[in-house]
Amino acid sequence: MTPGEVGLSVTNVTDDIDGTRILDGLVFGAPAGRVTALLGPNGAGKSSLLRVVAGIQRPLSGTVHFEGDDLLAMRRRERARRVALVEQDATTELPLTGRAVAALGRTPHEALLGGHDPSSERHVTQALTDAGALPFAERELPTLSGGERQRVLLARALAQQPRLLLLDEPMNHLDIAAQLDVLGLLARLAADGVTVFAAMHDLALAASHADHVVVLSHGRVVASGPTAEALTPDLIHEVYGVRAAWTVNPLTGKPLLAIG
Ligand SMILES: Nc1ncnc2c1ncn2[C@@H]1O[C@H](COP(=O)(O)OP(=O)(O)OP(=O)(O)O)[C@@H](O)[C@H]1O
Repeated sequence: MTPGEVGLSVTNVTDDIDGTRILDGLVFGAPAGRVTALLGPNGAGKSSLLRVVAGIQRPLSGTVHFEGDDLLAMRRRERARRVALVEQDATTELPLTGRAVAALGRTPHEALLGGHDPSSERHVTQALTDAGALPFAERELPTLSGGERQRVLLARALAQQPRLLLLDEPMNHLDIAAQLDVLGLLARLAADGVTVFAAMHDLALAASHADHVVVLSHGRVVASGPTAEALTPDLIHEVYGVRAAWTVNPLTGKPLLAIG
C-alpha cells in the first residue's frame, strides 16, 4: 500500500455500553504509513474506539478495514500479526521482567506447535532498544516507574511487528523529553510503513507531530483530515471550550498550535 492512501477505514461504527451510546456512527479513514492522532475530551470515546479497532470490543454495528482486509472478521491470531494496541495504564502487577513482557509480543508469530524461533530474541532486543526500554529489560514490571513501564509496554507492541499500531495516550507518564522521544519513534515507524493511530490529550504536541487527526466528541467524529486543515481554532473552541491559534514555532520554524 502506498503511504498516504487510506490504511485504516472505519465505517458506521456504533457501540453501546450498559445501554448508553458510546460510539455513534463513526466514519473516517487514517492514512497508511502516517501518524494519525485521535483527539477529543475525556469520555469522548477514544479508548472505546481503539478497543473496537483492536478487535477487543465488538461493536453493535459497523466495519473496520485495514489495508483492505476486514479486521473484525479476522481470526484473533491473524489480527495480532497485523495490529498491536498499547492500552492506557495496562495491568502491571505481573512479576515479569521487561524482556519477558516484550517477548509476549512475539506470541502471534510463533509456530502453533512450539519450536524455537532464533530470530525472536533479536526482535525482542530490537523492540526494547527502539522503545528505550533496554535499561529495564531485566527488572520486574511492578518495580518500574510509570514512564518506564510505558516504554516496556511499547516494546511489547513493537515486538509484535504490527502494520497498524494503536496507542492509548502513549505519552502518559512520560517526561517532556521522553514524550518527544516517543513521538520521534512514531514518526520513524510511520516512515517505515507502519500506520500509527494514537489517542492523545496534548493538542499542541498532536498538532506538531501528527500528519492527520480524527476528533471525537460525545462518541461522534466532529473533524477528520490533515492536521492543519482539520484542527481549526473554531473546532477546538467548539470541542474543548478553549481558545487556540496557529502560529510558528520559533525553535523549529514549523506550525505551532498555541492554546490559551
Ligand atoms: N465499562 C464501562 N461501563 C460504563 N461506561 C463506560 C465503560 N467504559 C467506558 N464507559 C463510558 O464510555 C464513554 C467513553 O469512554 P472512553 O474511555 O472510551 O473515553 P475516552 O475518550 O478514552 O476518555 P479519556 O480521555 O477520559 O480516557 C465514557 O462516558 C465512559 O464513562
